[in-house]
Amino acid sequence: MEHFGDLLAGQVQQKKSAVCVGIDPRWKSLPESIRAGVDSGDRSAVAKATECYCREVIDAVASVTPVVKPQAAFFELLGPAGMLALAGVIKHATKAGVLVLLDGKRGDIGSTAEGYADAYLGRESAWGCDALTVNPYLGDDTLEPFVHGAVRHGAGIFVLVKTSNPGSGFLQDQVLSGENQGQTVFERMADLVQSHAAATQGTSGYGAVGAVVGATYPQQLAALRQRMPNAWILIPGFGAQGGTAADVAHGFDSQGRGAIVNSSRGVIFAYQSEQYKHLDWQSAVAKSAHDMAQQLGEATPG
Ligand SMILES: O=C(O)c1cc(=O)[nH]c(=O)n1[C@@H]1O[C@H](COP(=O)(O)O)[C@@H](O)[C@H]1O
Repeated sequence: MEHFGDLLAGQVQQKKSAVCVGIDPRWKSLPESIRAGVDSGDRSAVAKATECYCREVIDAVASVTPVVKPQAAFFELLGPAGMLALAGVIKHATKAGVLVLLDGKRGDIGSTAEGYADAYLGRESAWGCDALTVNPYLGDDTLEPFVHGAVRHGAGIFVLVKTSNPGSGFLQDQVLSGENQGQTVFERMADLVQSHAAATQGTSGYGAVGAVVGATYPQQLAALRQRMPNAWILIPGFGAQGGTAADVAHGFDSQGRGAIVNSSRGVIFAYQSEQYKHLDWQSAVAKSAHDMAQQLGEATPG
């Protein structure tokens, strides 16, 4: 069985790109040609068209993206037909040679977490994902089943540490007292992630357990890179949320490894931007992913 940390390292090296394309298919933003003739009140028809669009997005970016991150929310809102579409998208990406990191932000008491882990993690699981985003703020006992599930199934997890949203400081930046006096909540979480990452590391030096740190907090990102030397970092918040290549540069190690940078709207809806308006929609998507890879390559060390 492949080791997730090594598999991701190999993919990033092969594609020469740290781009993670986020698949967040908001119906109203899909190209006119995809929406034409589809009754927006018919969830089943919308789900089918959405799947078709996502497959084309994957084909457009497959050569330049080691991993895609489908956002479960936009499939769930289409009901059961949306879940079938999500399954189709996962299979399509896998066939195209792109790793699938499902953004489900799962987290629950230990016994339920085990159910989520077995449902999503690994190519042999019901959903067949290579990795899953996990919300750890229920406590360390709720993270363990995901860690064990990842190792058992040759998959990975990305644990929320410092999220990109404006309100992430409400809890995550709080300073602890007692045994961990002076540490912030997100630093304590980072230490937990690092311990799991070190315990699960493969030959690349990176573990099956990674962290999520927003591009919108570049100083914290730089500090967290040092604090979690064995953890892959998924960096969302690039593009639409304001994060730049310079902001994410310190999320990489000194050899330019160890991080993937997600952009969803900025890539999959690139045809809406002035810069790419002259291109057909698939070419706009492909070009924006390619440009992002280039920007990251220029800004990263190594
Ligand atoms: O786990 C995530 O991917 C995530 C964590 C975080 O801190 N911030 C964040 O934006 N995300 C997700 O990353 C994607 C960002 O989308 P864009 O802002 O369109 O690039 C969305 O699917 C978010 O749910």
